[in-house]
Amino acid sequence: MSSDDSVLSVDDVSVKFTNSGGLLDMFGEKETVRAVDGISLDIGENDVLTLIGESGCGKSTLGKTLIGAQKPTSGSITYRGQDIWEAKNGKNPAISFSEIRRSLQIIHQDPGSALNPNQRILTSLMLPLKKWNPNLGNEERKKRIYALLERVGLTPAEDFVQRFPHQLSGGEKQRVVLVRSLLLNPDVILADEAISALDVSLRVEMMDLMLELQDLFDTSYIFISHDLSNARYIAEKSGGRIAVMYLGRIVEVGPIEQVIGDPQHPYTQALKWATPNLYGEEDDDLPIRKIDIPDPTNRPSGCHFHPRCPKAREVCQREDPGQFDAGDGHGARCFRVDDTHEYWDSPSIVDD
Ligand SMILES: Nc1ncnc2c1ncn2[C@@H]1O[C@H](COP(=O)(O)OP(=O)(O)OP(=O)(O)O)[C@@H](O)[C@H]1O
Repeated sequence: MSSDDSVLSVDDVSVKFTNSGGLLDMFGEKETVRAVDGISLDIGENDVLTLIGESGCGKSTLGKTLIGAQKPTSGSITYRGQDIWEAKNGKNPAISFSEIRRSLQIIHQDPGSALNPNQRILTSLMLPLKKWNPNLGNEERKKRIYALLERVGLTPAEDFVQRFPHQLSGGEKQRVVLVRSLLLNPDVILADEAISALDVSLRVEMMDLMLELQDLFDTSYIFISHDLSNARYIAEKSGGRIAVMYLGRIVEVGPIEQVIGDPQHPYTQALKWATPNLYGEEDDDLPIRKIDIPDPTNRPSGCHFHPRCPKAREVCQREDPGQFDAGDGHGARCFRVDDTHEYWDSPSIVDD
């Protein structure tokens, strides 16, 4: 997909955070975390991308960067070909930043924090519609709100709109937040662990609902999840892509059949192994050398996964593998994808 027909496009984007180094502060030392490291990707119309990876690998930072809520340290991010940060700085007359923010919505893990506890649901839903659709009459606004509430199963809507957030369950609040996003007719919704806090029994229902509404509203989704089973469900049902992140980078990306069915990166293989209902083979050996995640302020040389990788060879310590094309939109940052790479002649570094 070229960036011309993309809704969102990031090109070689990095986000660095510089933290106080605690005791090291006395010596003027700061610690830098590269939360997102040189990522390029596109989100198309009606597209679904699921980001997966361990805690701290940079999923949320990448998601926020994609929707213009986090400024990248370097690289560019465009919405329909327009640079988001130029628009924010008022340097792009072609589009306003507020229009971009309306088009790119976010749903968090904790729906309670997104709703004003002192406002009835009706007020919470009317306010954004008033702001973004000032020409719509009050009755028409209410009609749209009621219809959408009923569509997500909050019936009778007349009852729900009169309630305050504390009078709703977690699942009901999450539906209200989804309705509020959809009322703005967004191009992309970032669902950041949006179903993680729900009871397991409600998760599939919520994922189904979001995907059904996607067709109705022609919206794209970026789903963030640390749970590979949920990520697989979304990617399989939507036919979308799955991207596996490790220490700020996308180490494997592609359609679900390839990434989960035939993972090329040893890290994806380890994630799959650690998700019992995805793992059907009889092999009890943990496909990873060390459990601990490396310090993100001091990432390993070469391939960042090499200290944990059971297949690491010397070349992996010194060279950073770029993305290798595994065919059919599937790519992985691992030398092993290339049958002719010097990796195959390089000595193993895995201890017996
Ligand atoms: N505002 C910030 N200031 C400093 N460091 C940050 C900030 N936000 C994130 N980080 C660091 O950047 C890295 C990536 O964090 P991020 O929240 O994007 O990861 P994540 O994969 O979404 O994790 P989780 O699943 O736990 O939410 C982490 O090392 C985190 O500590």
